[in-house]
Amino acid sequence: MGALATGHGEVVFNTSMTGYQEVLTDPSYAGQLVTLTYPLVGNYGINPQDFESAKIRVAGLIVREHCDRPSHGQSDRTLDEYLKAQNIPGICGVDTRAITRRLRQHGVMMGLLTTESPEAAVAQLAEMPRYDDQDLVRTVTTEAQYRWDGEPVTLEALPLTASGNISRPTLVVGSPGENSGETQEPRPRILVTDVGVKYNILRLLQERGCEVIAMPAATSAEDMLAMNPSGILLSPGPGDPQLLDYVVDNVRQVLGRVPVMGICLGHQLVARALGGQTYKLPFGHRGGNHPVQDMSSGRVYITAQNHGFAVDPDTLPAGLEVSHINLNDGTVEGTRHRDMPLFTIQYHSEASPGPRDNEYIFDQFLGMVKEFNH
Ligand SMILES: NC(=O)CC[C@H](N)C(=O)O
Repeated sequence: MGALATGHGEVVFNTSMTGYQEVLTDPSYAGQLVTLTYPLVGNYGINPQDFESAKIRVAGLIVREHCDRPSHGQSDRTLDEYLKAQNIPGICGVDTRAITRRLRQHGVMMGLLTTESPEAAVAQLAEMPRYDDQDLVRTVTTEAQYRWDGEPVTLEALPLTASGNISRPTLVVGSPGENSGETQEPRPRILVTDVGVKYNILRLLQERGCEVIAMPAATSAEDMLAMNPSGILLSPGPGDPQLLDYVVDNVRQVLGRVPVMGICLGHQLVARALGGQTYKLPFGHRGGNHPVQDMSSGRVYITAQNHGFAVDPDTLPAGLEVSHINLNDGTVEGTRHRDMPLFTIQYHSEASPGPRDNEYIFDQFLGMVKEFNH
């Protein structure tokens, strides 16, 4: 299955039962070889709707059984064809549950998918860069800012206001037969700092009436503020947040000045920006059924997750409080700031793949945006 290429990366496992297309294209999996524990993969093929970014991001895919005759009305190619077309290696016919048990016992480790001998592979692996030493955000972030209109649309220069800030579009609505329209409030402009964004975050914001603009990871705080944003969403993304000071420094400067929500890597970047620390989990959380408790209501949500690092609650600065915890291992799953318009979640409210129960988090963010801008 997949291309006869060499795949090198950190071997991780995901326990979702569906959603391999979203997993393959999720930029947070850059630099990783992903093992799926569900035993049959590829049975509904690949379709044009479910991409989470422009291309496959995993370094390789490991499955128990690949289905090469998919059955789904929207499928236009097989998983094998999709991997081959993008020169991404895969392997099938291996015991993925045994691999998973090994990773759970020893922690995630580097691996190589190769056609070479095991001895040659081990030698090659020793020479290759380690996952934790690479800035993978640089490999997935957008080169130029773009507006999301159901797909990425290159952003021409936006009009400036007298203050030198970029003006927001105003929606003018008229009734049929009338010449004059009634001017409504401007749409909220949400900047999404793309450290590895998934399209579903952009889709869900657009569906909620926002003007959505994705920005390169290294965009300065000054340039972000000059865009006159109603709110800033810090996206998920790959790799160790300790390597991202060039993003963290800019995040620090926008906090408190604009409403901010952080998802996953975005959550970790906020903690670091305020002086908190992150650490590596032994084998991470990757799947669609992680129970998370909202500390304020006591309610438990089933969440989609994909992360290998976590925020250390003992290092959180005054003002930033733990709002959610993971009921499997007690790790931090969300924070909220006491004084600033700021909250973060470690799990994926955008799902894709996974349960959609947590989309309400986007409504909470937009509620905070509305309140702040009034
Ligand atoms: N999906 C993400 O944003 C992952 C965040 C970070 N790279 C981690 O593994 O913890």
